[in-house]
Amino acid sequence: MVALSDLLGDVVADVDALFIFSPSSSYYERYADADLDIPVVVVAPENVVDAETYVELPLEFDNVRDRIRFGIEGAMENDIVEEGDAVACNVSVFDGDQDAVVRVRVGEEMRSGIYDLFANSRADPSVIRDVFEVAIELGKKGQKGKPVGALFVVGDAGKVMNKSRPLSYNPFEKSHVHVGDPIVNVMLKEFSRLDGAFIISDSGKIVSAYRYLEPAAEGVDIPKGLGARHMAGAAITRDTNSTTIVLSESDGLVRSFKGGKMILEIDPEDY
Ligand SMILES: Nc1ncnc2c1ncn2[C@@H]1O[C@H](COP(=O)(O)OP(=O)(O)OP(=O)(O)O)[C@@H](O)[C@H]1O
Ligand SMILES: [Mn+2]
Repeated sequence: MVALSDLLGDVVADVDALFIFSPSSSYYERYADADLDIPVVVVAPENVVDAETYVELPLEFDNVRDRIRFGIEGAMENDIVEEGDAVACNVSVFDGDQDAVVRVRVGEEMRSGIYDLFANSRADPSVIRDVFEVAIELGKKGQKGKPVGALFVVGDAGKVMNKSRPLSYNPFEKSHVHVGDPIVNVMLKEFSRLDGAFIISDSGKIVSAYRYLEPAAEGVDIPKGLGARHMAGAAITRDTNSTTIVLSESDGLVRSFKGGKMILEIDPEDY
């Protein structure tokens, strides 16, 4: 007779780390007290269990795959795991307690830049996520089937406004609309046909559309072949504390810039 736990034990055999996603204190303590010879990494929005090894989850990803990917990328960024490691991820798929274990092999290709984008930006992580999702959706569908480009500048809006000028009247003048609202997302997509950048505050308020960015471009190092939209999108993040999310009309990729550098480049179709 073979016990079921022997068979399923393969999932956690010889792993280099155990990741527990958003555990309760009592749940975590059982593992912390077990004296395992591998790190027990807690991945959660807050370190409420006082875990020794902790990766911050800036938002609750409903999608388990995204949650796991994010946790692993964060652990890579913090040198907790490295390429080639096998990790066991203990997650809750349905509401409530941990109900699944997923075995994952850590690979360099998992370092997408998304962790850096969410965790180390000045703007609220949920604002970054909402803008990112608009860019991804626009990239997937385009505007009425045609490829479209867009430039979103998120955070440090006052300073960004000082480093830019209007190309046309601002449809968001005096309005108090925020990203994440489904109607607003439709508006953002509609206005993306027109020139210039969207300026969004740390808290997600849409400050302006149609802004022409005029940052100083020196010291900006972006991949060759990218044009004016990407150059302006990169340079503004060096001049201000903003993060930009740029959808390219010509190659369809979504890129993000911070501190004058590209931190993310993804194909919307893969997301
Ligand atoms: N400084 C700027 N501020 C805001 N928007 C800009 C700026 N420069 C260019 N754009 C916008 O980017 C659009 C495309 O310009 P361009 O083709 O040079 O950029 P690109 O980086 O090659 O982007 P894409 O890959 O989408 O073609 C312009 O029509 C304009 O709307
Ligand atoms: Mn171009």
